[in-house]
Amino acid sequence: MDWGAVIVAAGRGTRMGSADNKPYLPLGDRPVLAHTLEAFERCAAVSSVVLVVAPGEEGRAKAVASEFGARKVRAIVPGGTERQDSVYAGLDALATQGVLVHDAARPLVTPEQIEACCREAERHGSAALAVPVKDTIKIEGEKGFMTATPDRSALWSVQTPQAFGREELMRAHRLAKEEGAFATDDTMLLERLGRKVAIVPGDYRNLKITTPEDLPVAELFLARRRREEPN
Ligand SMILES: Nc1ccn([C@@H]2O[C@H](COP(=O)(O)OP(=O)(O)OP(=O)(O)O)[C@@H](O)[C@H]2O)c(=O)n1
Ligand SMILES: C[C@](O)(CO)[C@H](O)COP(=O)(O)O
Repeated sequence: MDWGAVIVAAGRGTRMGSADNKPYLPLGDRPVLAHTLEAFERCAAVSSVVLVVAPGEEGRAKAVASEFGARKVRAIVPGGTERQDSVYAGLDALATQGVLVHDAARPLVTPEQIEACCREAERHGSAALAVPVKDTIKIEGEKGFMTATPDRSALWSVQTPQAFGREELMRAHRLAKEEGAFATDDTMLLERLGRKVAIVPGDYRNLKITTPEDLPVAELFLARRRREEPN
């Protein structure tokens, strides 16, 4: 199957609270976005990338892609208000049979993890990286009170990339739009269609840079990786 990727970078970074938008914050020697693009560049399974950016940031994103040799970037398109809108805008600009959706804010993803998602989606229809939940999770069944505890052995924290057949994901997005359904990730949209998404065991280091304390942690993981794999 031919694989393309939609990398969404059109968020506002509200929880980060930084002056600059997350994809352009420095991580090691380059912007967050450059690391994310490099992982897809180095993954042989992926032929093309569509980058979805905040309206007005197209030129900036193009400069990062060009400076760091992201040759697979075929289009840079403006995103929407919600992540879901941004993903849909990216899907529309992609022509491959298979599509990977990835957060630009997960710069530590590896080419091997991307490849594993493609292979599992080829076997099962769709697949996503996920890690077992480490904490005991509580349900706030009543305002201010914990009332239930889901069985942790069945809980996974989903990450990106998430891999799908493009037509099926488009259909799930269109249906969600028609029905006014909101999803924080794309597997939720497939679940609405009654589809099962294969779990690809991931790595806690594939963190999403969300709040300020995530950046120094990512710096540490990156520095270790550079020491262990100098090239
Ligand atoms: N309208 C949106 C919202 C999010 N994203 C992207 O989706 C990924 C995951 O979102 P998140 O980490 O929540 O980023 P932000 O929306 O930027 O952060 P916040 O929710 O704190 O504002 C990020 O790469 C972000 O750029 C997007 O492309 N379009
Ligand atoms: C898709 C995602 O990264 C899965 O963990 C996440 O749901 C998106 O992040 P958000 O912070 O909910 O927008």
